Amino acid sequence: MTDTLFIIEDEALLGQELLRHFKRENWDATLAGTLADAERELLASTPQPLVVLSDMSLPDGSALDLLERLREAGHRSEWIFLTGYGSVPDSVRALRLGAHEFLEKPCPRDRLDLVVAGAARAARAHRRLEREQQAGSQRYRPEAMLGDSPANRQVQELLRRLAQAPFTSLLLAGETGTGKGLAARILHHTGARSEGPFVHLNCAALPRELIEAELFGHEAGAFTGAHGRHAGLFEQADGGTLFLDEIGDLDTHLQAKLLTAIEERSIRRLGGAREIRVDAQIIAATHRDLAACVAQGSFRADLYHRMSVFRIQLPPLRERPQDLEQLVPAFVAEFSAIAGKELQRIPDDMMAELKRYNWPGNVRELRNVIERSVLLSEGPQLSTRWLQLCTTSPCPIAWPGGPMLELPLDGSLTLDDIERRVIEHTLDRHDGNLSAAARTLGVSRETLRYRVQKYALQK
Ligand SMILES: Nc1ncnc2c1ncn2[C@@H]1O[C@H](COP(=O)(O)OP(=O)(O)OP(=O)(O)O)[C@@H](O)[C@H]1O
Repeated sequence: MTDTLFIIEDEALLGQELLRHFKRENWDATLAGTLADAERELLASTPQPLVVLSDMSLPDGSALDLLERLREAGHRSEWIFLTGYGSVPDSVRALRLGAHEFLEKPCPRDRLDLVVAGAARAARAHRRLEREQQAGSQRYRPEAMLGDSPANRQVQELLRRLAQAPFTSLLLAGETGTGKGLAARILHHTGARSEGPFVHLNCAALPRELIEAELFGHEAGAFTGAHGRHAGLFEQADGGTLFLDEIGDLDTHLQAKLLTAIEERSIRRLGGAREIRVDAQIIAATHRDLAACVAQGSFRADLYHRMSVFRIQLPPLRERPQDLEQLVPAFVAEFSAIAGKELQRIPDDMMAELKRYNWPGNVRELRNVIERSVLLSEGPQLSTRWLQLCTTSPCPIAWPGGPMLELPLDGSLTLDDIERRVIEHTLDRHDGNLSAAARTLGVSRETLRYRVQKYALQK
């Protein structure tokens, strides 16, 4: 699609010259000679032009007044002002109204082309962000948390209420796959900060030093490898939400820094001397029992109390089998559409089997099971054959070319416990050789070393 440019210029010769030039450059360009014409045409144009290039003073008034009225009417085009006698107060007002640039006449053509191209890029980026935000707010409503059980309806109600509360920090607790990530997005997209960014960090995925630099940013030369300055995730989330997943895995030194950042609403980059104010709401999630972590000394009590002022506990799926009646058809419809199939009938015996199962991986596991069943089923009805639910306990995990590792999947082990045991067995099998164990597990030596430290497996 050709990009649209709207020119407002009362000097007829200059106006025609600009129009011809930008049409030659492949712009879909339009010219108006007065503010009244420009206002009428701009208000009627859909979509709005990407860029407006306007003279400042026209015979029927100041283009700044027009820009102000259009902004109030929701116009988002990028504006560039061209003026013969721009004054400082004008340029200040233009920038305050969100104008892209303020150029003095005569402006060399190549400079003008560069500025117009920059404004078009900025306009496209804004529009993409707006589209994503709109899609997010349609997709992430509290009703997206499917399920008709009293427990799930209570979660939906809490999400609805808390999204309207101006909280600075909130804790989402629940086993893996219960929907903590989904709940965080719902809180963001239905809350007052939905126009701001949603920034996500998984605290279990990175080593401590990297997390610190990621969260707080750094100045050039703050540590070996810190070549330039870097705005951390706190700064990137300014005006929006910072979602800290697996906060229970955050090291205690960083827990203290996080608490200070939440309480003082400011951070200091690594190697920086300046306090930077940040206005972001923090949503943290954990599958751990944080109160027990406080008792064991691995989680700071002060951060725990701060985070738990607002708290949502997501119940495990096995405690709300009624929710399967909404979840299963929704996932069947989703994966059927992706696979181009028309599966509708969910046999009663299949639903009964799904309700009997205890879902250690919760809704994520259900999604995966339904995806497999949809992809492998033939005909209009789903087949129980492909459910392959592991109803024996313990559940055997195939050991490549060797004995089996047996793990109870009855809810007594968390995902971390399972990971710990798998790593422990693999290390034993390789007589403690880290490189060999990393090869067997298909991860880098660094990743395995980090996990070994995390689970204190080093002898
Ligand atoms: N009630 C629900 N309705 C619809 N989809 C759900 C629901 N709960 C979870 N899901 C979906 O299940 C998947 C897993 O959920 P999510 O990632 O939010 O879980 P989680 O609790 O954050 O897991 P983890 O602790 O492992 O990060 C996602 O695709 C999510 O959209």
